Amino acid sequence: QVCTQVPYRCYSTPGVGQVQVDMNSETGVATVRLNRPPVNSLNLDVLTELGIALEKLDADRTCRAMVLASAVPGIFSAGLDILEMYQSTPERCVAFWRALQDAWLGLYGSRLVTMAAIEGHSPAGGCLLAMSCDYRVMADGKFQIGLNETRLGIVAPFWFEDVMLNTIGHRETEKALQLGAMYSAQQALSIGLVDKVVPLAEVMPTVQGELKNWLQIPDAARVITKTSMRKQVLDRLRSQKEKDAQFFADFIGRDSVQRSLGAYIASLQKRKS
Ligand SMILES: CCCCC/C=C\C/C=C\C/C=C/C(=O)SCCNC(=O)CCNC(=O)[C@H](O)C(C)(C)COP(=O)(O)OP(=O)(O)OC[C@H]1O[C@@H](n2cnc3c(N)ncnc32)[C@H](O)[C@@H]1OP(=O)(O)O
Repeated sequence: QVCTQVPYRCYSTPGVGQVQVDMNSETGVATVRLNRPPVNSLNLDVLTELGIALEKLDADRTCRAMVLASAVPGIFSAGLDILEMYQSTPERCVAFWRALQDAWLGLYGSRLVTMAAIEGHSPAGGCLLAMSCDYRVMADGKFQIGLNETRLGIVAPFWFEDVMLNTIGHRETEKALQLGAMYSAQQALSIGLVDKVVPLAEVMPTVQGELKNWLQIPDAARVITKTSMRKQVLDRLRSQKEKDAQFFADFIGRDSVQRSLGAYIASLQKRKS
């Protein structure tokens, strides 16, 4: 049970919030859990909640680190909620995209040490969230991670691409994005998409252990270094947020894209029958 004892502080109501934040003020480490069953798909509400949670943690001077995880077994996040992109309105698409931009700017630009505890599948937007952290630990086994957008007939936006480039380099990104490749944890480890692979039960303890190393570094020096490494990519989106949101709404509204998304949704449903 979370949030029942001192020194834990909750920023969300347990069992209600779709983004649960437990702040341990003794260690300075917050755990942020996505909680939108069945697959933590990222809709407008979740992204807005996530953006707000990240902003609050960044402003909390007692907080030094954040672990991004899931409250839903078997899933880190299934990525963007496809239903936000299918048969939606241009206005809703723009609002949805702005919420994604803000959540991502908050995560990639966070002053905190950020670690992803990947205890389940992590396609597309889920992979973006994981890649945007400073360090990734993934559970071994059947779970997969990657930017699979082309398989849906859509295209990973330039800032998804930038983050992947910064994580695994040009050649691997080129293959990964064109193929919409999904990787097992071991494959992801071999190309540097994740930093460590351990059995499921050891993901959280491994993250906690790794955090100790990162928290030994003085915050100011680490933050200046992180900012210097990430500024260019952050500024590229910051300088064209509205254009990017409009471009997304136009692109997603195309008939051909809507047909592809419709077919993909049908294929997801067919898998189950
Ligand atoms: C140059 C121009 C560039 C401009 C930019 C324009 C466009 C790009 C835009 C956006 C980038 C997109 C990013 C994304 O994140 S797209 C989302 C991609 N995600 C996926 O493909 C994941 C699909 N899901 C799965 O593969 C599986 O569900 C799973 C995650 C492996 C889990 O499998 P499991 O067997 O555990 O669950 P189910 O498959 O039974 O799913 C349960 C339930 O959830 C529904 N669902 C799954 N994923 C999503 C999702 N992402 N969004 C909405 N709904 C989802 C699934 O259909 C089931 O629903 P049901 O009603 O049948 O119970």
